[in-house]
Amino acid sequence: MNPATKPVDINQPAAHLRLVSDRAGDASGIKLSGVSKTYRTRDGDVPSLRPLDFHINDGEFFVVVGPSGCGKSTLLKLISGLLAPTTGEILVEGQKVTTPHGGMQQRASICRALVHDPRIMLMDEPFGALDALTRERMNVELMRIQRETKKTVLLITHSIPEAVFLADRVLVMTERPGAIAAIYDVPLPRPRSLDAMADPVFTELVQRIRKHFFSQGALD
Ligand SMILES: Nc1ncnc2c1ncn2[C@@H]1O[C@H](COP(=O)(O)OP(=O)(O)OP(=O)(O)O)[C@@H](O)[C@H]1O
Repeated sequence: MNPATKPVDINQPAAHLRLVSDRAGDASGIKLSGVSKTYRTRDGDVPSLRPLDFHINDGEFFVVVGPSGCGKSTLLKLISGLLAPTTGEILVEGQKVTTPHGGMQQRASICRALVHDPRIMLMDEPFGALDALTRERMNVELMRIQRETKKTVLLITHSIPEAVFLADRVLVMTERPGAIAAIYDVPLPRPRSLDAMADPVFTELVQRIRKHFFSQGALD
C-alpha cells in the first residue's frame, strides 16, 4: 500500500504531534516563565526580581546588564538551581530546574568551567577583577571558545560596552526589584575583534542602552 494512503491508527501515538511540541525552540536552551524572587528575611521581605519571562536559545551568547542590586546574581542562582524561585518555572533544555544539576557551571575561570564540558556556561562578572586590557583580551578569548564549542552562555556584567561586545542579545534590567527593561539584538558580525567597538552599530547600541540608566549613572 502506498504509505500516503495508509489509514491512520488512532490508537497509536501521533508522532507528528509530538514532533510539534518537542521542536527545538521549546525544548532547548533556557526558558523562564513568570520567575520571581522575594527573599524572606527577619527584617521583612526583600523583593529581588519581578516575574520574568524570556528564552535563551541553544548556542546563544546572552548577556544580562543592570544596575547594582537589581537581582542579576539572584537570576543566575535561580537558573543554576542554587535558589528556588518564589513564583514561576525555569526549564533548562526542557528539564525543570529543581536542584543544582551536573554540567552547569558558575565559575570565575573559563578553564575551570570547561573542565567539566558543560553545555551551558553561567558566568557572573567573570573578569570583574582584571585590568581593562586583560579583561578585553579575556572577552575575545571567551567569544572564540564559545564560537568553537557552540555552548550556550549566560553572562552577567555591569559594563554596557562589554555586554554589547560579547552578546548575541543583551537583556537590560531595571533597578530592584529587577524586571526586563528591554532585550536588544546585537547585529554585529562574528567573529568579532576589538575593532567591533569602533563600529557605529556598537556605539549606537551602547548609547541606547545607557539611556536606560542615564538618570542613575549606575553603569560603566
Ligand atoms: N540572601 C539574601 N537575603 C536578603 N536579600 C538578599 C539576599 N541576596 C540578595 N539580596 C538582595 O536582593 C537584591 C538583589 O541582589 P543581587 O545580588 O541578586 O543583585 P545584583 O544585581 O547581582 O547586585 P550587584 O550588581 O551589586 O552584584 C539586593 O537588594 C540584595 O541586597
